Amino acid sequence: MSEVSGNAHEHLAQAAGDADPHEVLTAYRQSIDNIDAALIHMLAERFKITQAVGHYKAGHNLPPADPAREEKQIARLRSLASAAQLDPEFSEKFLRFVIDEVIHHHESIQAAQE
Ligand SMILES: O=C(O)C(=O)C[C@]1(C(=O)O)C=C[C@@H](O)C=C1
Repeated sequence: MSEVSGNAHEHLAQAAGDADPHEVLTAYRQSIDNIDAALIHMLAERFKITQAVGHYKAGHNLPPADPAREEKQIARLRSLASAAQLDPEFSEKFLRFVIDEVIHHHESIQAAQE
């Protein structure tokens, strides 16, 4: 399919009988694709920052994990999730998953320095 789109093309496609039979679903999916792209970009930025944190911690002999900080982050995100009608349990699991990956990265940075 060419990148040519817009009204003229759409009208011709419909007239030819090859219109998308599920254009509502297609529109939902376009939005999902945009949101997934935003999530990836946000995660990429988060991991760039945590990489800098990992180097800082390694350079200052700080432990990779900070459980007190994590407790505050989880409480805050659970509260934000509830207010946004998102499952707080899911939000905590998601943050835990991300933070655990960050801790592994921090450990690798420290190990490489030893
Ligand atoms: O804030 C820190 O100290 C970090 O290393 C970042 C981070 C995070 O990903 O948010 C990761 C590990 C720590 O246990 C707490 C938080």
